[in-house]
This record gives sequence, structure tokens and C-alpha cells, in this order.
Amino acid sequence: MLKLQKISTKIAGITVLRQIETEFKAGSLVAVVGHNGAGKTTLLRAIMGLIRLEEGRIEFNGRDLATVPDHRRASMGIGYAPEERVMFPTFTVEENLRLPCEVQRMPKQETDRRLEMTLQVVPQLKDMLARSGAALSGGQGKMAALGRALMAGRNLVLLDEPFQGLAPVLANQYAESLRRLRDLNPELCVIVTESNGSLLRDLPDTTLTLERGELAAAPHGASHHLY
Ligand SMILES: Nc1ncnc2c1ncn2[C@@H]1O[C@H](COP(=O)(O)OP(=O)(O)OP(=O)(O)O)[C@@H](O)[C@H]1O
Repeated sequence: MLKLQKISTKIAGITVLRQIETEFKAGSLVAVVGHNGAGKTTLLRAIMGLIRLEEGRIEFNGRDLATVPDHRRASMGIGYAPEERVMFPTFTVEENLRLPCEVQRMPKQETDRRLEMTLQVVPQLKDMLARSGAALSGGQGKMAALGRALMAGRNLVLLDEPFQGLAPVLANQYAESLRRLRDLNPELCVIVTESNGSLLRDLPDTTLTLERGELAAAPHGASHHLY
């Protein structure tokens, strides 16, 4: 479904990702772990088209993503929850959730159906729907960001360090949400980054390790493990 073919990127003249070559399959949950500054955020931003590739190619369901402008990637069914807070403060949480679907002119019926699925996966959002996007705590904001990524992410969901800074109770709820998400969407591919891989519990099917912008080698057929 998603193939990275020797992709490299530079930021301010410095190579941040070097020749990343890997494939993500439908129905898998893949962890990308690595120390701070290893390039995890940059990898997700490259997939979203928010950073230019220096070399290489990203293929999504057979299509070269270079031909798809960043603002059209959500309409390909790619949802993204960046690490930083992304709620629009002047909109309610429900408006924030519906936004990615409205931007891509999804029919209202389908948007309603996706909202229903999202609330099934993240039930805590039900009580927040009418609140302002500005009135959420850090943890609630993470749940809402997950919800918003799920609204757009029919095929692929990218979550950047979602467990970072979550209190243990909320981290358990977040992990439960990811399990429900997979049960309800068996074909969905989910990529989750974390600096501390143990926060991801037993969720990942595969763990890739980024070290200074490069994928660490792993024994053939085995998962990559850093810790
Ligand atoms: N806007 C920027 N300007 C300069 N350097 C940057 C910028 N963004 C990222 N970098 C550098 O690129 C490298 C990779 O950063 P990136 O944010 O992708 O790492 P990360 O693995 O997500 O780290 P963290 O866990 O701290 O979020 C780092 O060395 C960082 O300093």
C-alpha cells in the first residue's frame, strides 16, 4: 500500500532522512521508534508531502505521491495527527473533526458515518463534541487529534508520538482506541512513531528503528528493535 523507495530529505542543508527504503502493508500497525532527532516527525511529514524529497519516491496504492499535492493527500484516505496541538480554537471539537471530510467535499452522509465510527473508536470524544477546540487539556487534545486523523484516514493513519506526555490512564485508553480501530478497520494501515518504544505495549505488528535518519538493519524477516 505505501512504499518508500530510497527517500532522502534535507532540512537547512543537513540530511535528515537518508535512503529510507521500506514498505507498509494494509492491515498492519507499524511502530517507528528512534531517539529524539532521529527523523521520525520528518518521515511522517515527508509522507504527507509537507517536506520536499531530495531523492527517492513514495508510492501509495501504486501512485507516485509526488503527483499529489499535500492538500489532496487527505482525500486519498490519509489521516495525520501531528505531535503538536492542531485543533482550531474557534471551532467546536465536532467542527474540528468534520473539517478534513468537508475540505475534501465528502458527502454529508459519509462524513456522519465516519464520525460515528470515530466516536465508537474514541468514545471519550462524545462528551467533548460541543466544546471549543481551545478548551481541551493536553491529553484531551491528543484524543481529539486522533479522532481527526481517523475522520480522514480511510486507508492510512499517521500518528506522531501520541503516547508522549499522556497520563497512564489516558495512555491505556488511547491503546484501547487503537485496538478498536483495527478491529473495525481490518484493512487500515497505521504508522505510529515513539521515542520510547515500550509505550506502545504489544500494539505493533512490526517495529522499525530510525537512527540518525537511517533505518537500522534488522535480521531478515524479523522486526527491528532498538531497546
Ligand atoms: N525546522 C527545522 N530546522 C532545522 N532543523 C530541523 C528542523 N526540523 C527538524 N530538524 C532537524 O532534523 C532532525 C530530525 O528531526 P525530527 O523532528 O524529524 O526528529 P524526531 O525523531 O521526530 O525527534 P523528536 O522525537 O524530538 O520529535 C533533527 O536533527 C532536527 O534537529
